[in-house]
Amino acid sequence: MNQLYLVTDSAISQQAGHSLPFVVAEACRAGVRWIQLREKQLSTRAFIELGLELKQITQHYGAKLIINDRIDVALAIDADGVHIGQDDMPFTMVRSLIGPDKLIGLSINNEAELQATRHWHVDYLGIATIFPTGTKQDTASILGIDGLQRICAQTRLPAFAIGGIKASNIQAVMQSGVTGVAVVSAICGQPSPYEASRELIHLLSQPL
Ligand SMILES: Cc1ncc(COP(=O)(O)OP(=O)(O)O)c(N)n1
Ligand SMILES: Cc1ncsc1CCOP(=O)(O)O
Ligand SMILES: [Mg+2]
Repeated sequence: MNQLYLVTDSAISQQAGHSLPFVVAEACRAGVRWIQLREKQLSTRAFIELGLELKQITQHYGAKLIINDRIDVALAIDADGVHIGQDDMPFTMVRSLIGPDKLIGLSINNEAELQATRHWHVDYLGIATIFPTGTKQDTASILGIDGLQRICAQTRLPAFAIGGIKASNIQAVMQSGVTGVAVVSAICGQPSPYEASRELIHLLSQPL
């Protein structure tokens, strides 16, 4: 399975003329198998409704649906898992609420945060922020390829790099030893989310 991970953004999708379900369906049709529903402004009711709509799409394609931040929403729609960061609910609380079988992705921004994960049952890491990005305002400092390499060398957990990743830099990112890459604007913000996803998957399939 290719290791391209789509993190969604309704506003960026709309600016490019797409609804979010369209973006997710096109990405899945192109072969993306990790989808994260990330919404910062939606009401709980709208979040659940959108989550259920996306779940139908992801199930159709055999893709995973991960919910950003909201453990309650993930439980309510029986998603495949949740993604949390350093300012979200503490990891051990999330694990006890969501149970041993659901996936938990954890963002780390530096080596100290990686060390803290040692005794936890983390399913994958999101390593942020690799390059400057306009998509998220409250990012931690930029790791660059060097910082990413240092973190990858210290963990055997599956890890997705995120932040400013696009076709022109995806291969340099993969050479850092990361398992996969997560993108927002490189799919949501493109004229054709299908073609953009195909191109990224093609680049991921090339020898390093
Ligand atoms: C795959 C992936 N990696 C990192 C993040 C960032 O999570 P977090 O630090 O909690 O920030 P927000 O996304 O909640 O703004 C992510 N969402 N996905
Ligand atoms: C959610 C998130 N976490 C760290 S950077 C980021 C946004 C990445 O967006 P883009 O792929 O458009 O740079
Ligand atoms: Mg978060």
